[in-house]
Amino acid sequence: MPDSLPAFTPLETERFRLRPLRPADAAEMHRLVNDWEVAKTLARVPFPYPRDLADEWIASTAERIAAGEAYHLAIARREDDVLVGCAGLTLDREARTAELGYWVGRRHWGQGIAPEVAGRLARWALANLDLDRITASALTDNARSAAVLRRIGFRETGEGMQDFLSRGGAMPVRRFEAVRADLSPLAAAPAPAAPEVAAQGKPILLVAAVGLIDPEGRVLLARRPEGKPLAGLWEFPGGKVRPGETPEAALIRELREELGIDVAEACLAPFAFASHGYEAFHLLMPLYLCRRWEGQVTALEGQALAWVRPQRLGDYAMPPADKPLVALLRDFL
Ligand SMILES: Nc1nc2c([nH]c(=O)n2[C@@H]2O[C@H](COP(=O)(O)OP(=O)(O)OP(=O)(O)O)[C@@H](O)[C@H]2O)c(=O)[nH]1
Repeated sequence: MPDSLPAFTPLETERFRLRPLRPADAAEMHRLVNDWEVAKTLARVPFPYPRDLADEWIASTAERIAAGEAYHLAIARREDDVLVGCAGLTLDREARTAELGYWVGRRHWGQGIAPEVAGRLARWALANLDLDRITASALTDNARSAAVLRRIGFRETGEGMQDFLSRGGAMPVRRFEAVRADLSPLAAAPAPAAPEVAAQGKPILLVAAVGLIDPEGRVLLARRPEGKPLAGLWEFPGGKVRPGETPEAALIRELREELGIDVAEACLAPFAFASHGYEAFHLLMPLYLCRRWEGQVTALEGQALAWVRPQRLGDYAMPPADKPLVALLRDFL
């Protein structure tokens, strides 16, 4: 791989790999996209598509990945790395949104490629980039693309007009968007491990969490990894209390499993609690504070960690249940 390729760990799905485009992809990319049936559905693709543009576009995607501005990736078959299309996200960092786009070469249609890779890219983005929302649009006459977006969890938000280079003007489109709750299949129903108690028809989920505080007075936040409900949000370390466990025992177990540290029960000081109604369950979450532990804090589950000054906690997107806790912590520390 040439040195100039951006550092991006490819995203894998069952059959495909989303990886940075390489200069060597240009010829095949050009062959696939220089097809009216493909180009006519894409807003930013001219038709005919000049061969040189494929080289220029690929070079620009590397720069934009390196700058964290956009992630336009090759969709390659895992078995033989054959390029079958492209999928990408263009970020608007200020608005904390990104626009999703994708296309698949005509010879590869009919295999369910778009939902497989676009869903993966959108879920990855919400879990790993500082985004709250992903938007997408599909030409009003492109029922296939609208169906893909719906299938991966996008909701239709309205209609509008958008310029299409290939059509030489503005065309009617349907607009779609997705937030975390739309894309996380588990979000609706985490199985409560604690004994269920019905509250307004919802089970109560007991979760123990801790504000670990370092000698400089900073609090540890962990980012929920892709695949979990609310992926990408920052939270206090902790987890569900299992049947037969006390909240303290659950926390000691979770801290060992997730962060590789040992905490004595006597070092867990009860501080506050969250009581919050999510759609599928009611969360009851005691929050402890802890300033002493043994071992080095290590992200054993690959989660991102951040030591945050109390005044900066507001800069981190956290689950709604945590908002009152953050305010209390800021006042207390
Ligand atoms: N640990 C933790 N969980 C929180 C916080 N805020 C909050 O709403 N939660 C919610 O509490 C629940 C914790 O469940 P979890 O899935 O992390 O529990 P776990 O570690 O046992 O996960 P697992 O069942 O995948 O092993 C999730 O629904 C999560 O969204 C928080 O600050 N810390």
